[in-house]
Amino acid sequence: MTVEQPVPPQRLSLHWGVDEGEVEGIRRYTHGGYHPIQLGEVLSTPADTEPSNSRKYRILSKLGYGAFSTVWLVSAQHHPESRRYFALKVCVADADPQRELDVFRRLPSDEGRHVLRLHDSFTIDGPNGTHAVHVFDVLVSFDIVTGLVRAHWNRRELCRQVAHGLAFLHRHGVVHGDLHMGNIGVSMPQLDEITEEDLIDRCDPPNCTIVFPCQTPASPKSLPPYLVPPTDIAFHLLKPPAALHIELLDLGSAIIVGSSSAPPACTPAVVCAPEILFEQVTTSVVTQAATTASDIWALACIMYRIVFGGDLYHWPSFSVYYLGKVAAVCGQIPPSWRSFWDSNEHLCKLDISQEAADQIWQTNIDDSSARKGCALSREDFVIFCDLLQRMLKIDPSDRITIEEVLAHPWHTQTADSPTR
Ligand SMILES: Nc1ncnc2c1ncn2[C@@H]1O[C@H](COP(=O)(O)OP(=O)(O)OP(=O)(O)O)[C@@H](O)[C@H]1O
Repeated sequence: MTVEQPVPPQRLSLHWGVDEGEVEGIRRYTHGGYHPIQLGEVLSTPADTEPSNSRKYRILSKLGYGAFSTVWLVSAQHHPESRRYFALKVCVADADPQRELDVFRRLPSDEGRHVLRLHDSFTIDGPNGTHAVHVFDVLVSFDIVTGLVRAHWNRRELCRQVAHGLAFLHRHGVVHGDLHMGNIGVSMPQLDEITEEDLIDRCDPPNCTIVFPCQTPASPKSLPPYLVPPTDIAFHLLKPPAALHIELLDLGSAIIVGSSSAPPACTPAVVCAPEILFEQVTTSVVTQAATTASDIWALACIMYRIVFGGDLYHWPSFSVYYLGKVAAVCGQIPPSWRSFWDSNEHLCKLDISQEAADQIWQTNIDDSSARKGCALSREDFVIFCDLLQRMLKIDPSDRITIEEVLAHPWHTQTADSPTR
């Protein structure tokens, strides 16, 4: 008789597969990785917490996952009368729990701030190690909300809130480092008006995938019994608030300015500043850290999307073609790029000049102001594009600061009326 050897997680496969991207990979449920979690389970502060200070959170559904965590909708069992719901982020065991906490500790708890608040933090032990757990307000992805609340859409005001969020971070010496549309959320105070039973009733049962490994796992306890897809709780915004409150989330890649241990920048291509893009394209790695200037670049790309409704750069990827498009919009090539540029057969043929860049911006202004039913005037678009051009400088030292962004006429003028 042959005995089957247990298979390590990196080689496990499941009998019933799932759509790539919808749920986290089963292979990350290993030592140092994700913590296996079940719906209905209660996560508590460590046993040695003073009883009067112990906190318990019941897992209700999944909100999302990232490279470093799974994030769950929970109800706080320690003060059930106020029916407080939170987003509970359970980090991979290998994550450095201190970095994100250090960032949050620098931030004062100003009312009305446009950056997610950390309410609680503790650790839990599990089969895959010790995991940092962070407890935040529940936000809905801005991208999802835009479809539901377009009637309440005030582009200038939304840009202002995102910029205020970034200003709050920069003022307290923090670089966001991973600013993109997916890390912008809308707060949902109305969630707390719903009872737990009602909330569960309103959610469709999640389409979970049973974890039935094709091979015998080396460490069965490391695996969850099933994988849960994220629940879309945006439908609770059926009656959207008159004014949206935007908050920046995911400070997992944030850096304290001047820190000697800043990790390499990890922003997605669509919002990646040219200095980082150039390093990635020419060397296939990024060694430099994100900066306040690279945050400004990302903010400009986000504001472009909010105002124009599409991305500044289409089909972005870390390639010479994208590098060419970035330089074309800026109208410049930094001297340090010159030898690479001239030796590349695609790049050396491009028309990179201020005149060509001005033409791109002019076309944007003409096309947008010609659109029917737009609450913004041609003059508004001219002012907005002037701001973007000051933020989208190819040389990071030429980009304006966040305080200058907020002082620009685009932000100091009164808000536009909502569009339909
Ligand atoms: N406060 C929140 N409210 C609702 N959903 C959230 C919240 N925080 C995170 N999420 C969801 O969980 C996902 C992962 O969260 P986050 O980006 O913080 O994790 P991460 O592991 O640091 O990921 P990344 O790979 O982006 O660095 C988010 O994309 C979002 O869908």
